[in-house]
Amino acid sequence: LQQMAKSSAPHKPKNSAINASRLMKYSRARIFQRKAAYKVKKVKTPAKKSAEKAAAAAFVVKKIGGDKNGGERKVYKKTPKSLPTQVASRKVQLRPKKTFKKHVRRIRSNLAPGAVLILLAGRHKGKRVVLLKQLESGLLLVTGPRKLNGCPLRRVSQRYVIGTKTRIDISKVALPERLNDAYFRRQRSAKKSAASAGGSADIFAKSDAAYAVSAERREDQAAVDKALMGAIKASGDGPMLRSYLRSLFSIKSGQRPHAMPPRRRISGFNRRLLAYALAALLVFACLTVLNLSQLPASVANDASLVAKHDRESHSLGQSAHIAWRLQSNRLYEHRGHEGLPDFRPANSDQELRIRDLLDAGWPPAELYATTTNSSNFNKGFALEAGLHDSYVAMSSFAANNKERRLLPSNASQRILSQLERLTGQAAVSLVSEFPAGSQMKLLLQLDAGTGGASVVFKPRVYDRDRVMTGSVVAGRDRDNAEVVGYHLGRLLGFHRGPVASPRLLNLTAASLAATPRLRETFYRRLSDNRLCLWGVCRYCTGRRTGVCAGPDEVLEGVAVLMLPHRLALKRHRHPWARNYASNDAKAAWQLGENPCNSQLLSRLGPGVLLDLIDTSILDFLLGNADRHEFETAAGIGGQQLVVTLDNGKGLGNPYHDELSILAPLQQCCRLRTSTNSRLLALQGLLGAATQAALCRSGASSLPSSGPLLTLEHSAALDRRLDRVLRELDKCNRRLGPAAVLVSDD
Ligand SMILES: Nc1ncnc2c1ncn2[C@@H]1O[C@H](COP(=O)(O)OP(=O)(O)OP(=O)(O)O)[C@@H](O)[C@H]1O
Ligand SMILES: [Mn+2]
Repeated sequence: LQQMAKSSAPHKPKNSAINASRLMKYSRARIFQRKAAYKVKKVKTPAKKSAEKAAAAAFVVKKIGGDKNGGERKVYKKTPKSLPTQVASRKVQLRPKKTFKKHVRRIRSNLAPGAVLILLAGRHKGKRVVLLKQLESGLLLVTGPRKLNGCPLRRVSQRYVIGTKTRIDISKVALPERLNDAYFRRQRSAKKSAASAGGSADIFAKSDAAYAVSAERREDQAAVDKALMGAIKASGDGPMLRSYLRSLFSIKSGQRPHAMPPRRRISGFNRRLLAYALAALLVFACLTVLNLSQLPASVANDASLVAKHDRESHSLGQSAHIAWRLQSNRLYEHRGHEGLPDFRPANSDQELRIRDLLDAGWPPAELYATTTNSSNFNKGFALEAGLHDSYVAMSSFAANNKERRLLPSNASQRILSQLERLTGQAAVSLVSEFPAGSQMKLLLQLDAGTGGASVVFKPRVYDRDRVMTGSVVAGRDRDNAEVVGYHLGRLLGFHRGPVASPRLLNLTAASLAATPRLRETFYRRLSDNRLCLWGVCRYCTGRRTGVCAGPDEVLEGVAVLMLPHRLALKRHRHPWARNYASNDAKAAWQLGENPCNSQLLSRLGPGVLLDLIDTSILDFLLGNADRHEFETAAGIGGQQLVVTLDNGKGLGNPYHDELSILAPLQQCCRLRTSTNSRLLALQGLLGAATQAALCRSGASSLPSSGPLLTLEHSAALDRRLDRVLRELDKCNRRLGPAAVLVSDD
């Protein structure tokens, strides 16, 4: 029994792996010892090969004639000179061979029979031809028709054509059966075929027969041309189509092939083109009347016909392509407007008050007009010619005016909206580093059509709900603070900041349009292969400081319109600047000094001090404690007005109100009456009114990263406005309102 139990005990392996690795506890040599394998006798297996067989393989026996020759002889086989070193592997065919014959022939969807194509290669390039059908080989069968532009029945690869939208109904055009690939195969010359056939061709013979069109081709061409001309006539647009097919396709400088389909709007270019066309037709008509018509047909037809027929949807040329890719309105379409729902005021009373506040001249019905609908959105996008020029003129006019604004108070909402759209959406032609300041910015040169406008682009670095803690100037710039600052400034009636709009930047296209120095800072993030850049600036120190585009290669941020050079900005140290040397160190104004009557301020005049107090209110509302310097624009008679550039450090912490920002108001106790009345009017609805203003400009619903002004920041605006009014009350009680409030003129 014991014996049985022993034999049924499970076999325990002698070797095992070290903690689940593939490394074994004992080596092979050690196991050889432990198994006592050396005791096992090796058994030699006998060779199975039969001697007979081996011998047979070694020689052959041949019969030998003659009596004394032994009758037969063993002829040993020669051993080969070299032996194979490897067993020849059999080739495995994994999938059936795909011969050209078996290739799938695909055709671009817009290349239907009857379509008018533009040939891009070959002897007939530039001509417009009619597509008849696709042949077995995949090549397209086209013809001019020959009668119109000299292009005969021909085969062409679809790679070398642009399809237009123009179609001719060719269902009644019967094509001869024999029009197949063999028909068009190149004919070998008689000389060559004779030589290759091994015949006794005379190699010195001169008879290199010139190519002659065969009779059958003539016949077919005539038949197809006749039928096709009939189809053109039957289309009801005969004369136009005929001269269209006769004319050559061409692109003039400044004309973008991709912009040819006028999508939903007539671009400035197409409008100009139509004007030229009308002028050309007029001249043509006059000449005809005067019987002086020597003009070639193409002059008159080209412009008008291009406008009517060429709806080419293919882009050519890289620079044009870049401009197209950068056109943000397309990016918005691409993103599908997944932004915010529109702002709705809490009650009708609030709504009425907001409406009163927003600038006059704005149709109330449009106040909350939906901006999420793309067709609405594109409506009126066409930039007014000279918009930017008038902006430059208006701003310098306004600065010279006693109004002390960057745009006159009567500037229409329409112009402002267009400027906002231009800033946020006009196509970009060049992307370069921005020389001033310390944070990463890009200078985007806008399309020439905008009259030389350029914008400063600040990328989005943080999520919208990020709360900045620590120092009051902690963190990098917030792009949304620029947009909110611009609208808030307008609501408060200042309008001394440049127009700012949210903007989407396609980084792939931007890298192509970037200056070499900037381009060097583009890279792909290793973790997710996103396209990023770190830019050129004081704080730009490599990938650590880079910003990355989203999965669609689009970088979000804000565009701030560059102020015109004509404003001749001057930079001054801010009298209420903080001490940046250390967190605790206090500046002189925090230690009892009062800068209200400082030398700088008395030199710049009383207007500048009042501007700075206005600005401090704006900054307190936004929570921007970083106004270390300020800029002034030259106004009338050497007067300066303060410009509010750089609100980037606003919207940091919605739960903290940094009262020290209000120091100019607290210490000087002065305020413009206009600002005072605006503040009173906005009490209790500043957050809502700012949301409405953002909404009205379409700014709040565009980027997909969430609202530009979060609910927390919106609430902070109202809370802080109350605080400003309380501080003002203190001044009034101390000095009396007559001493505090300063009339505007
Ligand atoms: N829209 C604009 N129009 C004209 N000049 C501008 C504009 N934006 C910026 N600048 C110029 O560039 C300078 C730097 O811009 P900005 O203050 O926004 O950069 P920053 O990196 O925040 O600088 P800092 O670190 O000093 O705060 C401005 O002081 C101004 O002179
Ligand atoms: Mn800054």
